[in-house]
Amino acid sequence: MEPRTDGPDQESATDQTFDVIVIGAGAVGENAAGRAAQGGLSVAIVEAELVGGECSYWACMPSKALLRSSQALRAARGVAGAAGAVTGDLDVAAVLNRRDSFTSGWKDKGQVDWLEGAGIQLVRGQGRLTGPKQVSVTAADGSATTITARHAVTLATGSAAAIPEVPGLHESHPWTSREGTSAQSVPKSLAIIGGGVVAAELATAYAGLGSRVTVLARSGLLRGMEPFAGELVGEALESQGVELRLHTAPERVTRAGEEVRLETSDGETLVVQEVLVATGRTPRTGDLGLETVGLEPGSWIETDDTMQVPGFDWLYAVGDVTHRALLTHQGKYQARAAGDVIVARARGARVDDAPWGAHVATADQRAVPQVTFTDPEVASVGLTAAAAREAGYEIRVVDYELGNVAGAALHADGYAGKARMVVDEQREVILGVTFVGPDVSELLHAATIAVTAEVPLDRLWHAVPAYPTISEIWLRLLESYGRPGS
Ligand SMILES: Cc1cc2nc3c(=O)[nH]c(=O)nc-3n(C[C@H](O)[C@H](O)[C@H](O)COP(=O)(O)OP(=O)(O)OC[C@H]3O[C@@H](n4cnc5c(N)ncnc54)[C@H](O)[C@@H]3O)c2cc1C
Ligand SMILES: NC(=O)c1ccc[n+]([C@@H]2O[C@H](COP(=O)([O-])OP(=O)(O)OC[C@H]3O[C@@H](n4cnc5c(N)ncnc54)[C@H](O)[C@@H]3O)[C@@H](O)[C@H]2O)c1
Repeated sequence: MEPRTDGPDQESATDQTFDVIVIGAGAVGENAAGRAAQGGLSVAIVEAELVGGECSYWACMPSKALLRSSQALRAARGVAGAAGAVTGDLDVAAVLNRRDSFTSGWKDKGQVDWLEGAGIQLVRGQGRLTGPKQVSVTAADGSATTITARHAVTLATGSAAAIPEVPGLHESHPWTSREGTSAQSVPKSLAIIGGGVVAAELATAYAGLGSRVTVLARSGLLRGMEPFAGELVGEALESQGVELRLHTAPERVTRAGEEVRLETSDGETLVVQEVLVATGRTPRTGDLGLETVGLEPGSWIETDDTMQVPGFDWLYAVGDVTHRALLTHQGKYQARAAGDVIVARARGARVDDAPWGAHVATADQRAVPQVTFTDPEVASVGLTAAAAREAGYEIRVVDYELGNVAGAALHADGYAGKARMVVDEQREVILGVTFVGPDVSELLHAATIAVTAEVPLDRLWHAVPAYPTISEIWLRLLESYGRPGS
């Protein structure tokens, strides 16, 4: 069937039909809508809060803005000649102002303008499926609209902070990443529950802003990454004044006035001004009408690699809500695949769903890049050594101290860091790379290309890193591995 290109059908004042309906206008939903609109389909996007979603207002952007100024200050203090020129302390008010500018003061006009420019119809309100291809939207004033999709409904409703069942925690009104990224003042003391990426980044941010931070992590830091990542970040956090209580969990939490008391599993009591929960995410599917199409409310949405929900020819899901990789860039990558495949299927065109095809998100399984913006940063892509072994690969692990690279030594006095390359011994290609060190984030894309393209190691020897850059780590890793065929 040819897709409609002439906009929505006006069936009544409120009820309209579109080729595609996207529920959730976070970064991922916007991309899914954008690709479908570029393909000539009429598209409506439903948003209950701010167009731009978590990443723009309460996650990636504000957290990175809170981190950047103290990172720049530490960097200047780490180079003789520059260090002496740093005579003052961090200007906390200016940091918070700069953060506010990155969230546009929590106003979404810029993103709404983008939707308009892209020809996408915004429908504000809570979207709920009411049956196949049908979505009811309840606006803030309680009025309801029903919209219908000709071809596809794409769920892009994201995730919210999960609050663990600790006695008294809920009643103590803990901060989540939302308050942690949007606070207008810095608490004197902050306890962070969790040892993952949010905990590590926000501990770095608030320690930099002058808060006395304690991290309570029931296991080590940054589990799931190469073990040295958590170790190096943990050492750095301690040197930045953070108290780390690993293998410790809160057992009871009480708020009394300006104080929060946490009784912990090691028998201690911690008293702080605020407590922040960073214990993972829960899908925003509890109030999405999933039961009307036979799916379980409150569950993550499973998809195939074209982002289609198994058993449905019209239902897709992208981004955090799929639990494939809870990262903005990876969700947007899924959205490009989903938007394009919806257009292809609507046109009856060929669907390219073989691994690494145009209409699949193959990299979700093989090459997910992630940067943890602690100081030092952790930049990783692909499999860790443990994950590669578990997947049955015969591997060789090559480690190298980043501080021994000339470019790194020039970059900061006493530069310390580590790199690891995980090689598939049978094919002599790289399965995974991890860098931990100051400013390693910009090294990551080269690794992502090497892993995604499965560049043979003997060809990588011809990719010569410029001297003296930190990228010479690539040459050192290859030399440590040995030249294939020589
Ligand atoms: C503190 C923090 C820092 C992070 N930093 C990074 C980072 O640096 N880099 C990175 O890649 N990732 C980062 N992430 C992860 C990133 O924020 C998410 O992966 C990303 O926001 C997911 O995008 P999404 O569009 O799938 O969901 P969301 O951004 O959550 O958007 C979903 C949208 O759907 C709307 N919605 C939900 N239900 C409905 C409904 N029923 N009807 C209508 N609208 C609805 C919501 O209001 C929201 O706007 C961070 C996360 C956190 C918590
Ligand atoms: N820079 C980035 O790319 C970035 C930054 C922040 C968040 N994110 C994404 O957001 C997602 C969520 O981050 P997160 O740190 O909240 O989750 P996470 O899954 O990374 O870490 C959760 C932590 O909470 C702990 N935990 C879980 N349940 C607990 C409980 N009941 N009691 C005590 N501890 C408990 C876990 O042991 C773990 O240490 C991540 O998957 C990440 O991909 C990315």
